[in-house]
Amino acid sequence: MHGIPSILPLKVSELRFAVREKQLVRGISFQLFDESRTVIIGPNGAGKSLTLRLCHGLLKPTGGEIAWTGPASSNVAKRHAMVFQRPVMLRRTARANLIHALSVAGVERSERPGRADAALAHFGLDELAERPARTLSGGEQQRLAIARAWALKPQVLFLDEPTSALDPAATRAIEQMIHAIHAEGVKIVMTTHDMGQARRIADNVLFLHHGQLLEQTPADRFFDEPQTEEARAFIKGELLW
Ligand SMILES: Nc1ncnc2c1ncn2[C@@H]1O[C@H](COP(=O)(O)OP(=O)(O)OP(=O)(O)O)[C@@H](O)[C@H]1O
Repeated sequence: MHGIPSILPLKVSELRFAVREKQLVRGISFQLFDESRTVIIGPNGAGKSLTLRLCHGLLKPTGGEIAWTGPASSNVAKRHAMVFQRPVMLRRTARANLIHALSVAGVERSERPGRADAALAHFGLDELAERPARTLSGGEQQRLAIARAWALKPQVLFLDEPTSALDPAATRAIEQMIHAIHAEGVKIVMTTHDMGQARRIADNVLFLHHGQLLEQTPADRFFDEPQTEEARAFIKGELLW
């Protein structure tokens, strides 16, 4: 989003999320400044998805603060989009799913078809346009979900384990899309528990364990010189939850 006023930095302070007294996110603080790719990693149940959902505004924190503090921070809701582990598609064509998302986002009716077609073309999905979205393969649906998010022109794209249900070929296609979107200047914030994927994508890493942020560091440093026992064990594949 070169040249467009930014909603970043995102400042997360002492973020907490509890359900029935159970502390699931325990006072996490971090800041996202720029368009580098931030990967949130950690074992199952670490709080990765919850952290992403809190930042995207799908959940309300039970404590702490999430503040978008950039010059364009007055209308942030339309500037960040999210892709989920399992895409939700309506019972209509791929193209109609894109048009619907644009409608929900408040895009003018006259602009929707052109923006939907541009998104399909941008990612080489034209041939899927008239297929019922729910009959597409898991990999095709996820590519469509990313194209749908891209069509909203976000400055920040949250992706929650976008390839965890996919085979290696589909995973590669999704990673290529993520690289392409990042190359256009979109900030990527993604969760994964796949270390190989984290190494391929991350510029910087947030490492979570049991709802706490144990490390926040450039990716090279995280993989070469992890600072905590937990991160060392996780990198070796020995820390499972
Ligand atoms: N609404 C909820 N009510 C109760 N517990 C919840 C709720 N949502 C999440 N949790 C619990 O909070 C913990 C963190 O969940 P979260 O989905 O953020 O983990 P994660 O790090 O993304 O794990 P995974 O890699 O398995 O997806 C888990 O133990 C989960 O069961």
